Amino acid sequence: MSTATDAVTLMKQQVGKAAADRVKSGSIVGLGTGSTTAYAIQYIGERIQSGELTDIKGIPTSFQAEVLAKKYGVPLTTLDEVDHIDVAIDGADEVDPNKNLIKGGGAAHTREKVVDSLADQFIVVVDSSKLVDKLGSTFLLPVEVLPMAMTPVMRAIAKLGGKPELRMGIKKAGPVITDQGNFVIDVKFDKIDNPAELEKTLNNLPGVLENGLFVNVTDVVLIGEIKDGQPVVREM
Ligand SMILES: O=C[C@H](O)[C@H](O)[C@H](O)COP(=O)(O)O
Repeated sequence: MSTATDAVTLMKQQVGKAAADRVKSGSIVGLGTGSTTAYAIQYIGERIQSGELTDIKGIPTSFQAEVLAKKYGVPLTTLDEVDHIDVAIDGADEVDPNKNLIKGGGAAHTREKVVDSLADQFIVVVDSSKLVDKLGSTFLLPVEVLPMAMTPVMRAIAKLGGKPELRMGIKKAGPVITDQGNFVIDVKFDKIDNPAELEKTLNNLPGVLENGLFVNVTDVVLIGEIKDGQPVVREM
């Protein structure tokens, strides 16, 4: 293994594959967003193409997931067509010891929360760098907001003790636009003591669509690590 980047890629691949291996034929599968889940979607597709996995229906959590599912041959459906989701696989930006999460590094947390919360089993796939003692330690909390409500929402967040900043595009002038056509405000909180309460408080601000706190939603966390130079996966 030559660089730290290679190690992270290996961990993501391993953990994505481990999650894909848990999908059973006949399942309706929530397809998450991000660089780690991308490997899970790829491996689900490979299992379908090899004939090992049959009768799979995927529900994408973003435009990115939809594109990847099509690329790797995972059939898609919508929430209008199904009455349940068997399993959802998704990444996270932070995971605390209670399996609560911060998500939304890719601005997809609003649709992710809909799909992941509906799943009978929600499997989170991360590399070990995502584990924290307390949410908010390393990552800003994403909040999706209607563009016309940006300023009052930022003021209200500041009153709650957060430091809000509008997420700007990379290789795109101006703010990031979500799949729903909204903005994302990233908020620095000095450690989040009560994620359940903060999740509700933020979502109660008029103009907020959804924030990236996922509380009591996760069933299983699969963690990719490097042990003795080799990628391994452990379960939390
Ligand atoms: O909006 C994006 C999602 O919540 C991702 O699942 C999260 O940011 C983790 O992405 P990655 O696996 O690329 O670190």
